[in-house]
Amino acid sequence: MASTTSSTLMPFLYPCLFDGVVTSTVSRRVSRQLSTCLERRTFTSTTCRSSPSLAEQNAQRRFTAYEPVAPEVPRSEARQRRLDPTPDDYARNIFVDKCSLSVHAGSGGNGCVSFHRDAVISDGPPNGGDGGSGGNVWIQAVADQTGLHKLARRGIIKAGRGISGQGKSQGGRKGEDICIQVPVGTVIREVGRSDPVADEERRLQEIQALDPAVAEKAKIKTGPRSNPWILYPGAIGYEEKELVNNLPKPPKPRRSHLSALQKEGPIELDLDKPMEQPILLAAGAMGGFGNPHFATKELPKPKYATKGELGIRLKFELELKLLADVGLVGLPNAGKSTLLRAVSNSRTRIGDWAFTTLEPTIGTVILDNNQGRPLVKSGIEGQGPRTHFTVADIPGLVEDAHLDKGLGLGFLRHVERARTLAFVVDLSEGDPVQTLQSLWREVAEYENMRNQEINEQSQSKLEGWSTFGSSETSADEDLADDDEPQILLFPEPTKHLEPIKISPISAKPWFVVATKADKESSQDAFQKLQAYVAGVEAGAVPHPSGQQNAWKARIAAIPVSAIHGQGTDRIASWTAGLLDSMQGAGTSQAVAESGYRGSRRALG
Ligand SMILES: Nc1nc2c(ncn2[C@@H]2O[C@H](COP(=O)(O)OP(=O)(O)OP(=O)(O)O)[C@@H](O)[C@H]2O)c(=O)[nH]1
Ligand SMILES: [Mg+2]
Repeated sequence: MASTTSSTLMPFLYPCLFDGVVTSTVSRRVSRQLSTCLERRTFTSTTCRSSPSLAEQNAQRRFTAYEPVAPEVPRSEARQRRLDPTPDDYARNIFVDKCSLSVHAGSGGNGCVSFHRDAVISDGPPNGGDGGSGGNVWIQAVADQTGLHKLARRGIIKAGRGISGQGKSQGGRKGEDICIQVPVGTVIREVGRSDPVADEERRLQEIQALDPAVAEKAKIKTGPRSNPWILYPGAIGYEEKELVNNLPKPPKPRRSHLSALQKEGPIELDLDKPMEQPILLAAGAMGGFGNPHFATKELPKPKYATKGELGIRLKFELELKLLADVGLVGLPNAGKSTLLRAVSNSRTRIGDWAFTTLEPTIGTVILDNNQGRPLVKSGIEGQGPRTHFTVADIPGLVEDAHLDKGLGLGFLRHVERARTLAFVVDLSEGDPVQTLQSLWREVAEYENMRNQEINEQSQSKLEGWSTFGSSETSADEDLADDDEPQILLFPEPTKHLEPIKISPISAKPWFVVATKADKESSQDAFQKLQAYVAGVEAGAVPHPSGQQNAWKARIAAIPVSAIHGQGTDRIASWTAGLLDSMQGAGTSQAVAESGYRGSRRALG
């Protein structure tokens, strides 16, 4: 009876649990459990009593208004829904392949001014600890990153500052190191730097070269180390003035031992392989000296210590030279995004209209993880098995894209940055051979344009070359003649970067994915396409790019019905074989065992 009472009162005691507009999933689950439980109880109570109470009627009404539990979807049906989703069922993709990043190495902690004191000695010797050195910044290319969006969002990366020294000769802790992880294929180029230690060294050299009167003026100029001293806080008034007037010559600026590992500027790194060990980008600055460093016979209890050095600051441009292992190239609406969903876990947008995809999306194809993924044995001997590769779904290409039509040059820039290319051709739309040829034409035109651009740039560089005695040199001389020399301590960095060097598109390995093979009359279209591709491979017909040295070692046309997830495993095995053969021809397991040759045999 107690249970019946509680069940009938529950909706009144906890209305929020029974509200039809409960938003939180937890409360929804709880209310669902309660409602099923109550439903059962209501049922038993109605069998006992002919007319339900008002509270039960209310509760009943609420239960009927409550949304029913969705039936469990069978797996194959769920997969079908994944490959043919509603247009609003997609994950937002933030893709950044270019960004600038400021890197600040940690500054050193300050030295400490302190003296030994205990019950017996009231005014003991100096015992101030040294400051800890600043944190270092490292960089490492890792395989499981696909974009630069995280770094682009941060903008500045700062390593930890060294902790200041303390009394009882306690040195400060070192600042925290930072390791920046970037995707494999990232090119890092320095565009500016501000190195306070180098600047100070330069300033001291310049001052030494000046005559004493000017040198005295120059010393007064403000700079990062214009006042390197930490004074004893107890010294005030006259004592402080006395202290300031009798300060010794400041110690020379110092660098940490690790800075020997730092690359000389301007730093330029092409991280095209996953790295086991990170590279040092910016070494942390040294901590300041505690007051025992300045103790002399004449002055056994110095009341000053030095500040830590300031950390180096570098400005970089990061660019992804390699977007993915495979780039999907095709006309708008060809089915590239559906194909990416079929081979990877990507949730890229799919829609039956052109330009559904506006930004590249990177999907990762996991090989052999026993969860319904393609079972492909891949890898180079001695390098461990390949566990995955990445595929870039690139926006659709239209005619005259090389003249910046459609999504134009932006799109082609992404094509250029894929390791291999998969030309996605819709078998149900027009002549597939012509489609393939027009896709190649655009790509080749873009390549020609780029080559021309690079030639023009190198030409202008040659023309801009100035010999000795040019106007630039004379400007420097003018500066040197000036009475009051300008000592710039933080010059504003400016540098114009050239486009990064990328291998020509036509030299990339490629294959054709013939999609929508489930549609009517697609078989004839596929046979035509296959005959053409075989002709290109054999050299019987010219390469569609029109380039002499274009890649045609092994070209496949793979029929696929991405919407039904059919034929996609062959894409995984073929791609793995291609990638293995690029890395070490002949030794690849995949070449020997699965897809690559296998697919060719099956098709050829
Ligand atoms: N019948 C059939 N339809 C497909 C297949 N693959 C894709 N489609 C359909 O083709 C339409 C376009 O597919 P998307 O994957 O969005 O094409 P896309 O190439 O990414 O298009 P853009 O992003 O605009 O360049 C969608 O309606 C898909 O359902 C297939 O294998 N068979
Ligand atoms: Mg798309």
